[in-house]
Amino acid sequence: MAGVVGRLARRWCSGALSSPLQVTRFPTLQLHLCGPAMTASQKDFENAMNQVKLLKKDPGNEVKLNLYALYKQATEGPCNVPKPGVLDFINKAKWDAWNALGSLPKDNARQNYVDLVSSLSASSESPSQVTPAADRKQPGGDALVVTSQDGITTITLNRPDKKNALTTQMYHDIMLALEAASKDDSAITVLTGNGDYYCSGNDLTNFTDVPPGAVEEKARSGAVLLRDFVDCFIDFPKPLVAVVNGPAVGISVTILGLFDIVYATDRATFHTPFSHLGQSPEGCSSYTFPKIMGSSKATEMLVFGKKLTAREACTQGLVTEVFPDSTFQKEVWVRLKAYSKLPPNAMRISKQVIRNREKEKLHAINAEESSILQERWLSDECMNAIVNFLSRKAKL
Ligand SMILES: CCCCCC/C=C/C(=O)SCCNC(=O)CCNC(=O)[C@H](O)C(C)(C)COP(=O)(O)OP(=O)(O)OC[C@H]1O[C@@H](n2cnc3c(N)ncnc32)[C@H](O)[C@@H]1OP(=O)(O)O
Repeated sequence: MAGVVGRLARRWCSGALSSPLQVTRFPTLQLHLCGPAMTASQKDFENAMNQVKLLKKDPGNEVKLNLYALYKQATEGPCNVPKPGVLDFINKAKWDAWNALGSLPKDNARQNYVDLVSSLSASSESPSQVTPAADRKQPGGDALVVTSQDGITTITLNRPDKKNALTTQMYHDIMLALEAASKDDSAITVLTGNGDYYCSGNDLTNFTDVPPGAVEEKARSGAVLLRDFVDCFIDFPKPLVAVVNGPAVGISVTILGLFDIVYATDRATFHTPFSHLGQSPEGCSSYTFPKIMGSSKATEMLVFGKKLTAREACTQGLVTEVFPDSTFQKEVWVRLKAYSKLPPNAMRISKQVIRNREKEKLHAINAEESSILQERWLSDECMNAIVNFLSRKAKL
């Protein structure tokens, strides 16, 4: 649904639609406009355009017209196209909205757009959509949304209709996003998911469409990608926080052992069904899980595929804190915003002190796990499990 709303909003808000901005209908916006004169930067504007993609609720036609008009005014200036005919309802509504902005300067339109998006996000339930404003090029389209605000860079998995399963492209994009986040001026980096799931793990179709004779090569390149991907988490220099907004499966669970903080909604579950899939643990979980929860609890998860509730995962140390789903987003983002104001260099250095003495070991474990998985992917057990999932005979 969010994806649909996002797409809809994007079409209306950046393509080419509105009625005049009714500031009285948007108290937050009104507040901003009455405050000291501000002008949003191009970066803020681009952030806001990205934030629109994450809106969960359709804001309604009037708001979408406002967004459209402000977008056009901000990018092209006053309405400069002929008025559509009276029967061309949609385009006429869009034209009216844009035209109603008169000679509003581009800078003001840009600021109003940013403020309107901010007020829409603030009224939505998810502060992951309240706080951020995306500012990075996203090579894989909208499947990954990277936002940065208030000292927090947020990487959002955005394939809610596929439970945020990770495509090959997404692995690459997450690596790029982490690389950029490690160098940006944010203090904290967050990974979260859009929709009801945090992440359903590896997209099982990553293993399909392999031409005959290329299976070995696919397994080899998959193992290289896996290794590189996990290495980025091992080496990530800043505090890394998982905001687990729903169930998590497979690799999205195993890499949690490499995060510094894991906050979870009480709706989340943690499932690593590797044996069911004919596969074996990755993400350094063969090392981090026994260390975190002890060997027999780790074995229940990694070998027998026991699914943990959020509370169980918290008791066992995999999750830092569990929040009621109804207040999850609010509580977590308030907390993170406060943490993000701490001195960034001190946080970075403290993290390095904790992580550095383990790094070498983690890299070696990652290499070993990846190579074992390479073999597992070629096994009948694994191939059968994937075929079963894709033919809908099996679901976790
Ligand atoms: C470079 C490679 C590195 C690989 C590293 C190794 C990683 C290993 C792992 O991550 S193992 C874990 C793999 N994940 C799974 O096995 C999960 C499979 N999915 C499910 O069992 C279920 O979909 C579910 C329990 C997650 C959710 O069930 P339900 O609520 O009933 O929803 P749907 O099944 O209808 O799902 C909706 C939609 O999403 C598609 N989908 C969900 N998960 C995946 C997935 N992992 N891969 C591909 N597609 C997935 C599902 O097919 C539906 O699509 P559709 O609407 O039918 O088109």
